[in-house]
Amino acid sequence: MGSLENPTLPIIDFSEKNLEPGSPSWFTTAEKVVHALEDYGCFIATYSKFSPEMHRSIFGVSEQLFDLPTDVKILNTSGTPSHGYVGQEPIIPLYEGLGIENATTHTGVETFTSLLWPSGNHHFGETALEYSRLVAELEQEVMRMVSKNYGIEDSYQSLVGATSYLLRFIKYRAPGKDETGLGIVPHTDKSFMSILHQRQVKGLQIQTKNGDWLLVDPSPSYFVVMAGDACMAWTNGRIEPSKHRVIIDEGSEDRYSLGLFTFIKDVKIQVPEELVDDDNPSRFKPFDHYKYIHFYYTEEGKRSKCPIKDYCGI
Ligand SMILES: O=C(O)CCC(=O)C(=O)O
Ligand SMILES: [Fe+2]
Repeated sequence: MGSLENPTLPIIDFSEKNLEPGSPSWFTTAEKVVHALEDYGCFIATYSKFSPEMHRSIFGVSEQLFDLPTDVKILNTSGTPSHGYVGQEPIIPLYEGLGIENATTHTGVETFTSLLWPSGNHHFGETALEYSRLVAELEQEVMRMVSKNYGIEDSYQSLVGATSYLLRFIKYRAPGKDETGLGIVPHTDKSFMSILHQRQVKGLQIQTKNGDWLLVDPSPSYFVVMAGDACMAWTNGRIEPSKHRVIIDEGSEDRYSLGLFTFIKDVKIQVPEELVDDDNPSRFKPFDHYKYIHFYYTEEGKRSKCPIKDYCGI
């Protein structure tokens, strides 16, 4: 248990030729996606629509964002726990993050940008919106593949319009001499789906079902597509989210990463009837995703070994 190995997460090619709807390679890709999610709870997507220029510009604006004074960054608040500014937390002192809610909409990005840069920052807004929309396309393709493969397209249709996107900018400062390199404690995401992207400094580790931790090499074309707790409930437990953590090596540079997280707003998530039969009874009650997030941040939720089961498990 616990040994580090070379990364062996499945790598799945999301180039144009595999994304032609209904083509044989689309179906093959869909099968790989479902296998990877069932076996690992996540996989690496290589996404050809994402250019090296986009990689440079999004991390360029990320640096600009973190360089703002702390009293400006803390203006980024949210009614949902951990969706706004998080920093200087005693258990994860290296970690700092800010979140743009409704990041695929002009309004969402504009609200965030004008709060942090009252005199405007057009380049930031444009870059954040372009990034969010491009990565959201990847997420939607993945979900179409999962729902087609499971025969639960109708259920997915009822969720897709209710999906909201949170873009989180994350920075881990390099650990000092007497500090541990723990960037973020082991956890599963509370999201429906998460897509992570990292700059050159490694640190993201994913736990496999047999307890090994795999290091995900950073690459400008790599996106880690990861199921969250809500996806586990929706798929009646077929897809389990993977536990992951961030550990920064001593002597590293500061590490920058990005997460695009989906959450389902205003409609309840429920197990599709196609995934329920006598051998597979429904394991989760219909639940409100945002109420689940609030539950997770209660004392009971924080103590729980599997909060989604404690919240809405049958
Ligand atoms: O920084 C990373 O690569 C991972 C971040 C993460 O796991 C999270 O924000 O939930
Ligand atoms: Fe995470």
